[in-house]
Formats: sequence, C-alpha cells, structure tokens
Amino acid sequence: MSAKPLLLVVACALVDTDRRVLIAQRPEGKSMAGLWEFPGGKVEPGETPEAALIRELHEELGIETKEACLAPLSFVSHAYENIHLLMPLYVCRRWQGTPEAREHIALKWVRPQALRDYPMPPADEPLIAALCDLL
Ligand SMILES: Nc1nc2c([nH]c(=O)n2[C@H]2C[C@H](O)[C@@H](COP(=O)(O)OP(=O)(O)OP(=O)(O)O)O2)c(=O)[nH]1
Repeated sequence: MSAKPLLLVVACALVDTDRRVLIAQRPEGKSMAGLWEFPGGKVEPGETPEAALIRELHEELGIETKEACLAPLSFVSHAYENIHLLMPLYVCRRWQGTPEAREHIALKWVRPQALRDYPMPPADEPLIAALCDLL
C-alpha cells in the first residue's frame, strides 16, 4: 500500500458579534469549485500554521489579525483520492478590516446551524458540529 502525501492546510472560522461564521465559495478552475469553505490554505515550508493563516486571511479576504486572536478549535484528518488532508480549524473573533472576496466567488455570513445548507468539501463535515457546539 502506497501512502498518499499528507497535505497540511490551515482554516479559520471568523465569528462575528452575531455568532455567524464566514464561509467562502471556491472559484472556478480549482478543485471542488463552487463549494463553500472556511478561508485558509496550505502551510508553506518554513511557515508556522498561525503565520500561514494570518497570511491567507490577508491574501484571500484583505483582513489583518494576529496570533493571539487565533484559537484552535478542532482538526480534520481526511483521505481524499490523491492526498490525505490534515486541517486544523482556528476560531477568530477579532480582526481589522472588512472581509472581501479577493480570491473567492462570494462570501457569506452564516449561522452555524445553517452551514449544512451550503455544500462544503467532504472533509469539513465534522467541523460544522464543532462550531455548532461552540456557538
Ligand atoms: N481553505 C480550505 N481548504 C479546504 C477546506 N476543506 C478542504 O477540504 N480544503 C482543501 C481544498 C484544497 O485541496 C486544500 C486547500 O488548498 P488551497 O485552497 O490552499 O489551494 P487550492 O485551492 O489551490 O488547492 P487545489 O486547487 O490544488 O486543491 O484544502 C476548507 O474548509 N478550507
């Protein structure tokens, strides 16, 4: 049995004062296009997960946050066809700026119980339950 490469991706649930969570729709041309995801992305070599997430939040949404504002919530370990995804999910309640879709089709603020109304990557399912418990 040949092992699949392990892919480390960091993701973030931005939570607003109404306890809604930001999800973002993946663009055309990427895998899983059209599905809704938590903002985030791959951890580059030499990067800490937190630094990667702060970078991705800036690149994707144009917002600024800092490590002290990132609280680990849960993680998923999910076998996709070609890779094995390891994805920690952080919760962030404090940031500067207003999120805008710089790399996604659309953004949406959603109550945790309504996340299941939006098609998300298969790996994300357990994270919805974790967010419903938290919020
Ligand atoms: N950011 C993010 N990625 C997720 C989530 N769920 C999930 O399976 N993923 C996967 C999709 C991608 O394979 C990978 C994130 O990669 P990425 O966003 O940095 O890069 P990408 O879309 O260009 O990746 P790809 O086209 O090569 O698949 O993690 C999620 O909720 N948020």
